Amino acid sequence: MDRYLSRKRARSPPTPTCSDEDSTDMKLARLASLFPDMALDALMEILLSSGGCVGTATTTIQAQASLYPPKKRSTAGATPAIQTSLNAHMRISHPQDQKRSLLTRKGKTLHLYAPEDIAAHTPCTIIHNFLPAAQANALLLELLDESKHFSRYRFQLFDRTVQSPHSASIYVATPEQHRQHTAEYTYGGTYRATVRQTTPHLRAVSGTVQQTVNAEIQHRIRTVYPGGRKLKYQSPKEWMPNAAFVNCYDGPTEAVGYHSDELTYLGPRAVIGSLSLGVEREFRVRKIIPTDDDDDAAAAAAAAAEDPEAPGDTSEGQISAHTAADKTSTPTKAPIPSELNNNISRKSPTTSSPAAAAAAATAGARANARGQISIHLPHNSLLVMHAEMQEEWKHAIVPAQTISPHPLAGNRRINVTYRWYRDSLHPRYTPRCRCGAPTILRCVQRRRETRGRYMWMCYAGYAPGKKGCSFFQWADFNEDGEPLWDKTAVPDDAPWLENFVEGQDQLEAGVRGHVGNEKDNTSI
Ligand SMILES: O=C(O)CCC(=O)C(=O)O
Ligand SMILES: [Fe+2]
Repeated sequence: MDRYLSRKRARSPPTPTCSDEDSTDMKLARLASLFPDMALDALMEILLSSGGCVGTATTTIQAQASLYPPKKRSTAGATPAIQTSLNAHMRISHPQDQKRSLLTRKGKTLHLYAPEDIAAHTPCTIIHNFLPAAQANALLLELLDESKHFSRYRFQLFDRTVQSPHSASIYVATPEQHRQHTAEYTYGGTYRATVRQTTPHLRAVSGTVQQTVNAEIQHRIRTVYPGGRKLKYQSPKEWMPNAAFVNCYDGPTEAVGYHSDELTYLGPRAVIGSLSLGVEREFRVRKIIPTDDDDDAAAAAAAAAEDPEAPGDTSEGQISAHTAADKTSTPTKAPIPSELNNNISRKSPTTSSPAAAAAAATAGARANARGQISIHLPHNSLLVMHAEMQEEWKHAIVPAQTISPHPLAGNRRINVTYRWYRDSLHPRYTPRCRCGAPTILRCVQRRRETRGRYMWMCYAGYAPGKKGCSFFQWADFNEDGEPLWDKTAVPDDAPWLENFVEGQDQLEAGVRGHVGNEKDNTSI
């Protein structure tokens, strides 16, 4: 219920309407995005007891939450909805000062707007009015048209298939990359349904994004990282985007829950350039609290609550049972993919409503023990998620109570996340598990003994219609985040992924035989 605790959000709760046009899964996904801290099975029960009406279910859950208010709940003194810069109100120490994380408090949302505040208190930097206005509008129109072809990601949760509460597609530079992305690269344990070839404006903008992100990385290293040096495992090479995820959020309830991005092909300490177009939405970040962090009373108290991300029920809990030498040990059960679950709880489906609702209402307490920071992403803003982001923080686009329609996009927001898939993590190299599926790369985020270690694991079990296995293997990298495995064992004749800019150069030079397909980039 965290998003109701800030002053800005306390007055009018969202009131989704009843719609019989949506499937039960869609309604469940909507509820899950509205109440990301609640267990899926509890949401399902409430939905059923509300006659399948999302609006009634929402009201029921809110009523439950008000019966069990967080202690000392108060709107007085909460974060003001609008501020220009924290600098105007307080003295901020150097960005390296760890105390900056204490700016957020349990259950509170701190809204930051000024780029200097965002750089100092989150793992991100933001550039407003990033592109020339006409170019941003042209890209927006192009991608709104493209969004007709987007799909919702489907994944398996216990015995039901769940859809993401927004739609998306991945864009790559050439037909060869398109082939690789549908047949070789996986996402959350399955091959992608929607891969498209980059469009003219998307391609044109990628060079500007590349330049800016590289400059931001260098600035971050100089001004924030200890000793002015890149982080361990961060790549020293130039950041070269060669894939872009384009997300569409159609209306205020479309969202993505708290997650860290899948590292399988990005590798450790990944940097992502994220361009926002259309309707302004809130991007929230919260720091992952390690399980041993009991110096903070709030965190410790909240840790006692049931938590969908608590140790023992996650990869961290399971993996910690294995020693460092235990290279191919077998966890007792596979964890849920953090990027895919959209914060849907993974408790066993035994809880019941309304007790389940109350229990689930406290379930997010631990995750929320330090509160969260909201970064507002207006049209034509570039957010850089820096190298410390995916391993140490989670992020989300939260449902909005109200949105201001955009003159070109109406209620829609388009987001482009430019990503750099590393050559050394091409699927020809990444481990396959016993069931034959490609594994995915994750980082231990909570458990003290193994925090920061990377692991390969089977995720096939989270793909609809597939059965996974319990494959697990520690992943080792050198200082620059290059995987330490025997490349000579792997055939080396498959083509690499071209960077967007290089891909364009090759297409223009007619290097590839199949550029004839290029004209109709909607049909590949
Ligand atoms: O829409 C956004 O700004 C974030 C999207 C996101 O987190 C993702 O694609 O992984
Ligand atoms: Fe993400």
